[in-house]
Amino acid sequence: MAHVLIAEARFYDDLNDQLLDGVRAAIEEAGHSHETVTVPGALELPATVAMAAETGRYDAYVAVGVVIRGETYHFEIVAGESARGLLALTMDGLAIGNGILTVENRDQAEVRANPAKKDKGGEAAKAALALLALKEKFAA
Ligand SMILES: Nc1c(NC[C@H](O)[C@H](O)[C@H](O)CO)[nH]c(=O)[nH]c1=O
Ligand SMILES: CC(=O)[C@@H](O)COP(=O)(O)O
Repeated sequence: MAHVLIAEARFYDDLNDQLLDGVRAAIEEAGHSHETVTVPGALELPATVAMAAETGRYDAYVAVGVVIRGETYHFEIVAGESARGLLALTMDGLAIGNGILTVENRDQAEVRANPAKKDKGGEAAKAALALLALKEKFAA
């Protein structure tokens, strides 16, 4: 059984709750355990995963958050840099699923957060577990 860290950036409570429902359902359906930590925003997620990886306690990671475009360039920074940071960690060999929604408006976020609709949380969890399975295959 793998132990998965769910790292959530809690910027929109209702949307995160739905994303987390999808993440947890996917992990539990696959027979694994999980725990969740919370940070303020998506820009904190790469560092959160990096710090967690240092502990050696986790087999895989799912990063969850919601970034909705506002009036300024900040969307590009938050959306782009959180993704870049997570991808850099993945390229270092961590099994990470990126469940950070980067969307134009709340309607788009709601459809993607909802486990009964696009279930991007569950999708990210499955991606992390797929990478973990690949790591185990290559290590065998
Ligand atoms: N606007 C959103 C943010 N912004 C906050 C940053 O992620 C970060 O916490 C801050 O810059 C301090 O380092 N975060 C989200 O997750 N979603 C947003 O829509
Ligand atoms: C994604 C963001 O950073 C955004 O929510 C911030 O809004 P604004 O660009 O209007 O300050």
